[in-house]
Amino acid sequence: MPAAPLPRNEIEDRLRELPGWSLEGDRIGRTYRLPSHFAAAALAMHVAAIQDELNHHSDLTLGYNTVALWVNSHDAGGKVTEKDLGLAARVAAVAPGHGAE
Ligand SMILES: C[C@H](O)[C@H](O)[C@H]1CNC2=NC(N)=NC(=O)C2=N1
Repeated sequence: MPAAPLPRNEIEDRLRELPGWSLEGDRIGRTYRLPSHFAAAALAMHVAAIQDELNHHSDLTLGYNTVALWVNSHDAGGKVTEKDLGLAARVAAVAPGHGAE
């Protein structure tokens, strides 16, 4: 059962709990800065494992020392749902452990 699109004000309220994450159009995301390329790659792999566990996947870009993630729910017509906020919360919980800022 696809999750329902969330109203904009609810998304903005919830993003207050997720420092650095923002709403751009119909997707939420942020860029993390890591101490090294290897640390960025390690975070990207960790995020990949979480995404497969949740069966919910962001557009993830691995840079020199950055990891950028943008996500919405394809099965909700490309809108932001609880699934996107759930993924963001999981990533936000593990990123500091990789030295992310
Ligand atoms: C078949 C598979 O369950 C679906 O394609 C999943 C996979 N990952 C997904 N990721 C995202 N962001 N949105 C989806 O609707 C989605 N659907």
